[in-house]
Amino acid sequence: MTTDALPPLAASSRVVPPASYDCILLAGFGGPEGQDDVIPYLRNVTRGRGVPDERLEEVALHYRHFGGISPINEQNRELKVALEAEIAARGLALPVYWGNRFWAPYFADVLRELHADGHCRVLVLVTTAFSSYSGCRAYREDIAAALSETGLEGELALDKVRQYFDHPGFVEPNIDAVRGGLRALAAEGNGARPHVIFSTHSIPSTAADASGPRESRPDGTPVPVGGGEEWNAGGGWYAAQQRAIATLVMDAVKDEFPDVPWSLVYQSRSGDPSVPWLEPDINLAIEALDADVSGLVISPLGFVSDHMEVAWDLDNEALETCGKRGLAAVRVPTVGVEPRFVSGLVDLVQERHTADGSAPMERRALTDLGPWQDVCPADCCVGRGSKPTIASAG
Ligand SMILES: CC1=C(CCC(=O)O)c2cc3nc(cc4[nH]c(cc5[nH]c(cc1n2)c(C)c5CCC(=O)O)c(CCC(=O)O)c4C)C(CCC(=O)O)=C3C
Ligand SMILES: [Fe+2]
Repeated sequence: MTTDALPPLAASSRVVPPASYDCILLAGFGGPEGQDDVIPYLRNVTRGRGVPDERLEEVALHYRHFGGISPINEQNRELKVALEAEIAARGLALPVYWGNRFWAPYFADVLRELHADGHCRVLVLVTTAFSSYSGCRAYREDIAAALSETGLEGELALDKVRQYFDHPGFVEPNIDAVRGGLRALAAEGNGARPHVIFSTHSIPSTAADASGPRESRPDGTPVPVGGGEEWNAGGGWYAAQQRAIATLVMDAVKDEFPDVPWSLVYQSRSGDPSVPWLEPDINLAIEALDADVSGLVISPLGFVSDHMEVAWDLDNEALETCGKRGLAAVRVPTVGVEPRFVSGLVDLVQERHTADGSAPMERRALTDLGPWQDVCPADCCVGRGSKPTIASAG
């Protein structure tokens, strides 16, 4: 990692001036809604990615256990309704459409629908707080592909709300969730020596290293190479952002729970086992905890709803790992439709949208990594070969 090769971009090149939008596209991951959907869904998710068949069979069982239904679509429908209510309460005229990467309603169908309804300036809101290929660029590529598939390139203009990992609307509910988990351990008599685990999706180490802009922070100041511990501890911006939020959360609960040790761990790894992915795996991390840990709080920090990766990989697998060693554990909720999260998302919309030329809302950020960029550099999060995207600079 070197910053010498590329000049820093000016701050303004990553911040899009406020504009008037005419609708919101809530962009989700998508999930199956019945047993017959499971395999076609998994083929969609893993297309061209070399995820072994055995892994697909294994993941299919997670869905089969719940009738082939992932909770994620229902959660996104609820989020859409909550956003509509908050938008209406603020007197904004912005209908919310919902589309997914990997299951119906697909982006292409939703773009056709919102265009048929007479909309042309779309602000995209992605259901991921952090930066990575899977959490940012993949959405931007898939929406660009849908735009080209529908032939609506000249008809629709699409911008995207920045990643919001350090927005108070995401951070505050996570603080209260961890505080609640620590209180629950104490109430059960397991609070003598608690530990907090923040869990996020493992991604290939190369993808983590490539996450976010290569050459500078979003505000144009250089990446802290050789001095910035949040970058140098590994995992690129992806892990740096999550460590920063975990640190904030633990600082915030210090008044009531001082000196509680914590770790950032990774879950749900897939792909070729010989390729390095971010570690430690949550289950190995639980096994490696000191014997005198009295109770564990598990925060699914990397996710915004209690979807299958939470319901299975945490509530089933990780809690079972805890059970095997007799460790009391509390898995705390994701932000979901928590009112501060919903309101924060609409604040993020209002950083960008001003219907009547009034001043946009302040760009709030609780860490010095943010506020994150509105547009990404062209090579941001590029893995194997770059596809066209929406919301990139230049
Ligand atoms: C960073 C990240 C997020 C967080 C950001 C975000 O939320 O977008 C995320 C979310 C999710 N991942 C999900 C499901 C899956 N992810 C898979 C596979 C993969 N995820 C990856 C990364 C991420 N994934 C990666 C690098 C792969 C390897 C293959 C590839 O590069 O494509 C597979 C394939 C099978 C397997 O697990 O091996 C499935 C089924 C669901 C839906 C859950 C439900 O149905 O409720 C959600 C929200
Ligand atoms: Fe990105």
